[in-house]
Amino acid sequence: MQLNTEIMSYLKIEDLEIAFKTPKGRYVAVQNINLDVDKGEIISIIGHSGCGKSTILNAVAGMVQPTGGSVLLNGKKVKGPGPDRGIVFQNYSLLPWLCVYQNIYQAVDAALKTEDKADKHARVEQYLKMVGLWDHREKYPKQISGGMKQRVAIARAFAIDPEVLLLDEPFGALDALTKSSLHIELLKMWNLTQRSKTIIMVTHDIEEAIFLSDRIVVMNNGPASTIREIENVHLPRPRNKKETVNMPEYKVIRERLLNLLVDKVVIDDSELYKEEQAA
Ligand SMILES: Nc1ncnc2c1ncn2[C@@H]1O[C@H](COP(=O)(O)OP(=O)(O)OP(=O)(O)O)[C@@H](O)[C@H]1O
Repeated sequence: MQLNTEIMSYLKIEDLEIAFKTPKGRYVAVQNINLDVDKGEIISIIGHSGCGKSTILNAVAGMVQPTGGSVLLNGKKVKGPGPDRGIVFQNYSLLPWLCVYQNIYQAVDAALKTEDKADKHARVEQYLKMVGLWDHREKYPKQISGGMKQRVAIARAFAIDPEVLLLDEPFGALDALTKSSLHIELLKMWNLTQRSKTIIMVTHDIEEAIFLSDRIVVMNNGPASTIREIENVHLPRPRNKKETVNMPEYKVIRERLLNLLVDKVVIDDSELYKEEQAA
């Protein structure tokens, strides 16, 4: 008897192609995307605007159907959205007519199979306290800041207990300090679940990608974008921002990503000075 020695990936993106019908014809956004993700891994997808980062995330979410290849979760083909995958967008997506508490409770109530209301309330309380918003639970989205809204959105995503969390530029609209504290809160929640939640995050922020991730997927520019490179981040966990950013490996990865992503024109204005001096 021949044994099947191939170990099944937890999340497998295989030969993924996504093309859109446009008035100008078929537009291939991404193609030839292959990625195996382990349970509990944190993966960032990084690349220039329009390279297809959100398209890949949406395919994992089941909101966009592949035109080629497939996405498999636990060996099953992803055919549409499901409670096993939670999504957080940049624009918070809170329901404006519900207070902070209700925004989370409603999602928990809809997602969890149990009828145990006390358990659901306990879950909401636990996550609200974890993101420091328990005292603000009766406020409505318009009464809280952008950072607080995003805290609610992330707490809500964890509270519904999905296996995979898909984050589409979740911190993109926040200032650097708020961003940093949310990074820590995200890692706290991930730790609380014994690092069992798989997180895939789209970001433009190189530092954020290194600090949070186990691996960083760097995309080529579109159309028909492919994966350019995958960087492994072997920085020790738990991570402390001050210590991590001073580690030699952090600096090496940062340099590598900068070389891959940042055009010399964008970071070097020396030519301009030469032109000025010559004039
Ligand atoms: N529904 C759609 N119909 C047609 N084209 C689309 C559609 N969705 C995305 N695209 C195109 O596919 C390409 C990839 O888009 P996507 O939003 O995935 O890029 P991105 O890397 O996430 O960009 P950004 O960093 O700017 O958010 C873009 O050229 C975009 O215009």
